[in-house]
Amino acid sequence: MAAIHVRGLEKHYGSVRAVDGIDLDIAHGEVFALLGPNGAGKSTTVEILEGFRSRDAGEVRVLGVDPARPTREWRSRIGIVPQHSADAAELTVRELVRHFARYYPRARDPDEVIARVGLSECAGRRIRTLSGGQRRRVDVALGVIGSPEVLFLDEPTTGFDPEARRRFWELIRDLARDGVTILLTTHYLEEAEALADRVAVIAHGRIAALGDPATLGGRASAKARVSWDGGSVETDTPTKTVCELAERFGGEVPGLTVTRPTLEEVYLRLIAPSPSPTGPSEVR
Ligand SMILES: Nc1ncnc2c1ncn2[C@@H]1O[C@H](COP(=O)(O)OP(=O)(O)OP(=O)(O)O)[C@@H](O)[C@H]1O
Repeated sequence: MAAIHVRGLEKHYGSVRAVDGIDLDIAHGEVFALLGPNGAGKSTTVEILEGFRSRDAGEVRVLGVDPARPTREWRSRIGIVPQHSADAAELTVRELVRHFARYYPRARDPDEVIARVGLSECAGRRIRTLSGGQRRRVDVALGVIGSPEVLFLDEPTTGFDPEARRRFWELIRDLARDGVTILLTTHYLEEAEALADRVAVIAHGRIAALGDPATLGGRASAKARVSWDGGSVETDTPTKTVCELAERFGGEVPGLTVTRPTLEEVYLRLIAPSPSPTGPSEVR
């Protein structure tokens, strides 16, 4: 069975259909990213899978267990980095991470985890003295301290500087190599592209597209745009176009670029107001 199995998931708040019929299967060891605009239903979905929110309809299994009936043993196999973290302002980083380690039967070494999130130099500092990005790294440390089999990360790198984000990506890749199943939400499309085996774009509580980030929404087969100083064409044969331009210019083509649609362009098209007539699509 998949590590995460979701069928027909629904969650309503009054007349708001926050989650409106989501199906997902995430394999063991897969890194899966949920993308979507503010209010699309990502956090609601993730919190239901974590066992922190009830659902109105649908079937959910995480490591074979219904999160609506969590057991202590199941909790110890799940790691969570919530969107909003609890405050433990007066503890030091090392005290807090050690404290959390005691809750887990297979906890990792706290100092090793602190090093992995790049906080060794801050280990003796109180949480309240840390910057926003440093606090977020503490949240990530607490999410992985218990050696989870499934790790949920809700916008984990918000507030990270570029170097910290790259370091976080390395940590996620290492965890994935160790076989950890990872479900993350993010607003950074380059993060989804760098990390995820598959992404789902959620809009209005539904999956608008699901697939490999390299091919999502027909990216790989889309026409290339060849641009140069003085012109631009869309073509299926960019190499031929570049050869013709090189001949025309007698060598170097000034200002030459060849591009295909970025994940961001595809994403913006997918979440645009007019609904796609074909509905959800799996693009591999
Ligand atoms: N406790 C609640 N009570 C009422 N409405 C809620 C509640 N939680 C979420 N909602 C609504 O459900 C919808 C989905 O919210 P959710 O937080 O899941 O979106 P999201 O995709 O995670 O957004 P963001 O990117 O801003 O985090 C929104 O319209 C939100 O206002």
